[in-house]
Amino acid sequence: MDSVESSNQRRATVTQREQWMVQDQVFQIYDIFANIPPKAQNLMLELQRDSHIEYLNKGLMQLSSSFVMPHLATTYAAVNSLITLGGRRALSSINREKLYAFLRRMKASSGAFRMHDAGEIDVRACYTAISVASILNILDDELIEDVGNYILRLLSTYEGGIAGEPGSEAHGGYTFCGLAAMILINEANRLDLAGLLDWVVFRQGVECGFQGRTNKLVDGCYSFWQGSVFALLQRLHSVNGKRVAFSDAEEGDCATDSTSEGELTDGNSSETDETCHMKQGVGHGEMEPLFHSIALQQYIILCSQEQGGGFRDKPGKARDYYHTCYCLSGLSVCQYSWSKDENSPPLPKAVLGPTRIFWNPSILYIMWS
Ligand SMILES: CC(C)=CCC/C(C)=C/CC/C(C)=C/COP(=O)(O)OP(=O)(O)O
Ligand SMILES: [Zn+2]
Repeated sequence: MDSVESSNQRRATVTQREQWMVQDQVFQIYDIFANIPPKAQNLMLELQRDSHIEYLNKGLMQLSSSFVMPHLATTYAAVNSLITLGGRRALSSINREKLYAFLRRMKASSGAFRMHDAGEIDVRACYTAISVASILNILDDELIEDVGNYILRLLSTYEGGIAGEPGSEAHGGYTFCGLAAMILINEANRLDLAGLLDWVVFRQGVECGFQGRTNKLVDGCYSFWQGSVFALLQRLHSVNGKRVAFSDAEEGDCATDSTSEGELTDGNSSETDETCHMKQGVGHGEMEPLFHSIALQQYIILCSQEQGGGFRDKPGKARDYYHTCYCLSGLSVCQYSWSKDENSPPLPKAVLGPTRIFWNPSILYIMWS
């Protein structure tokens, strides 16, 4: 180890050192995996699955230990990973009683949640708590109480998006959390959905990627945080029909500047005959996405993808697991954005490029957890 590397090691936090250790182990596993015959590979996958379950459970056991601080973000990741791994052993390893007690402890007097004991109170905490409770079927009136009122305070009145805390500016990451939490507690109708839609359509930049907030640069990870807001809004609209008020964007209205399949806008184009031509071409079982999904795929694949594998914020930035996960999740949002039925495979016209590789989000979780 050279001196720069060893001084970096000394300065690293415990979490960083643990992450590097896991990363080393993963790379060793991949090396071994690449060199063994297929039958043995299946056996190894089973063994790997067991060790994942054990690892995630160690994390969840922190909920009752005073040694390492339990945290809502890691709880959310661990629970979702265990559910994605699936099977009796993974699912029965989640202690729902202890988890419920932890969630109740994280609930603040305002009705919102804090990320950890004495930690920050914000909409991420509300979403992760509500989402974990909902997926484990332990969501009750006590957990829900006043969450909707808190989220209503986060609507950035002059913009339309949702902020992390009362009084802050609207941001894509927080907007996803706020909208998703409101849907899970069945209170989405209390939001100004037309205002929200109006805010999010203007977050797709001339580069075709999304920015997280007004006047900031586009970044691949917002392909998911902002892209999924469209997905949620459109699902809400098609499920609830007239119950959800989109006064500014009724079906058939032109909300974005769409072009024909695979064609990029120059960022200055306005509504054209072509746009409305495309609307007329929306067939049965299809819905037109309210953002430019083909252009977003272009940003993800051409700008966020690194030649050597993995994804990044933008050219010039380094790839990392966070951006790889959320760029691929954004790609999945794009590819399913034309399908009315979420269980049907993506329509060919929704997928950019000759290779029809569909990114199913549940497979992504397996790949990146
Ligand atoms: C479930 C869960 C844990 C959700 C997290 C959601 C999320 C991504 C929130 C964004 C946080 C934030 C204010 C980033 C701004 O960073 P920046 O100033 O570096 O970036 P920007 O210039 O793009 O705003
Ligand atoms: Zn990012």
